[in-house]
Amino acid sequence: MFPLFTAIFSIIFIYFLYRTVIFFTDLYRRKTLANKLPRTSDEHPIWGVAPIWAKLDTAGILEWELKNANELRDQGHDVWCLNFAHENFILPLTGESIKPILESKNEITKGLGYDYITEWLGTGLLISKGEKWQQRRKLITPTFHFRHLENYVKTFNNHSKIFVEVVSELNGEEFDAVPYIKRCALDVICDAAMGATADVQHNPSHPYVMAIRDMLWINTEYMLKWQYWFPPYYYWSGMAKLYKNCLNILHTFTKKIIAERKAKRANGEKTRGTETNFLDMLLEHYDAGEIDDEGVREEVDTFMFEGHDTTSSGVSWAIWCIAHHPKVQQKLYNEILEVIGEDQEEIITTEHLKKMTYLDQVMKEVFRLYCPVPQVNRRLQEDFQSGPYLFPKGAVVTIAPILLARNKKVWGDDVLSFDPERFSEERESKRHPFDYIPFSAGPRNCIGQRFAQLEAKVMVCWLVRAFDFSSNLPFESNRAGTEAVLRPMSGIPIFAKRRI
Ligand code: HEM
Repeated sequence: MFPLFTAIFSIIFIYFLYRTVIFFTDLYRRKTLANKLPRTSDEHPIWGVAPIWAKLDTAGILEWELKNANELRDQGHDVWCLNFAHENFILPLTGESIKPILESKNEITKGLGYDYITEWLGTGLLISKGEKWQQRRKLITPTFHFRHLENYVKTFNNHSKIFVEVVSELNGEEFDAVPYIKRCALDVICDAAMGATADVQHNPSHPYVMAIRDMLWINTEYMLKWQYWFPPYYYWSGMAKLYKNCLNILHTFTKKIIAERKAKRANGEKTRGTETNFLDMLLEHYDAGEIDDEGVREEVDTFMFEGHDTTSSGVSWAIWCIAHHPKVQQKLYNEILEVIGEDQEEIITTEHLKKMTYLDQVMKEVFRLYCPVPQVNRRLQEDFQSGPYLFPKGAVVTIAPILLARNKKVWGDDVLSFDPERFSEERESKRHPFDYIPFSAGPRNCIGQRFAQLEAKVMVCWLVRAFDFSSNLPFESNRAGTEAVLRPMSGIPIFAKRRI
């Protein structure tokens, strides 16, 4: 008995020793190679930037990053490596230096920050890797085909109309537009992704909305506050319980809708034409045996998550910019009158939007200055040669659209001012295409890009057509926090005065 126990113990011990040696050898190699890349001088030798970040809020971290990125570029660097405890983050700082990683077909594995949402979203399109990702991307891409987008535009109109009605009831009083915009975007994505309406604009305390709100809050708290990474604190604080509760509500809701939809389809009731939604298209693949039950559930949850918080951030910042730039607001309103006409209830179509070149410039400039997804990342599976630099295997490459969009060398000294003229045809053609990547680029770019652009434009059109926006808070005083999406730290406090 005793020798057997000793043998088992020895094997376990040798295995852990072996893993530890591998871990530290890899860490040493990665750190040595990473330290050859340009760095800033204020890092702690062991903890890197962790002590600096610990003192900042999410807006402070972004401001710190932007300042350092501009300084490094002034010193002639186009890549920056920063250490955070045992992790190495590599940030390409220019369109040219970010191109290789974005175009890579092999380095598409997501890095930090996704583990926590995996239990909710499963390994759907956002998180999956390798063959699974390729298969899903191929399967889902056609669901964003132009002819389906036409149908989605009707959905955008329906919910934007309700949005206008809800905001009209505030009678021009000051309000924070963020929760209103979120609720509208949530109704849109519920409808588009599942063909179900939660009608949260009229029902703000719907359990699904509350659960999504709490889930996003928990996610940000977990990422920013290290104490939650220690299981005893996580459980003791009540966070684990709240998380499980949210997860249960979210999964129960989507599973119920999927089951109802399947039952209807089994009875021969299939939606076609104008009513097509994402779930129905997925269920066609389910019927063909190309995706299973769990696959359908994880993709619906992925689209619910990716499809509303991002657009809400974009539209929120759009209203912020418009409220502070009366000339832009007037020019936009004139374009709406010219292209769509004076009828406040006229449905906005893709044909209208194609003609609205100024709206296009305005939204592009909003997504530049306030990239709704400020940064995403990849964990390198192999050493990666990027121009003259060697990025070591195991490092995290941070793709930060916001750092590129606020590069003074590209956008000028007035990089922080809001100027839609930057996107006039003539000025746009002079820039590197990767200097402006709010939807990322390359094989793992945003699959919902056109959906999001159309949705944001339809919402903004309905709003500007109905209201004259203004704000008492100065434009620059609203700091942007870099969380899963770019958050206005002061909300969007505005007045919406009915035009008619
Ligand atoms: C203004 C709104 C949006 C912005 C700025 C945005 C931005 C992005 C970015 C930067 C990525 C790349 C993530 C990465 O590389 O890790 C991404 C991925 C993704 N986005 Fe969006 N997004 C928006 C709206 C949407 C919408 C409305 C949907 C769905 C209807 C959507 C679905 C997705 C999905 C599923 C992915 C993962 C794609 C993949 O990995 O293959 N996004 N988005």
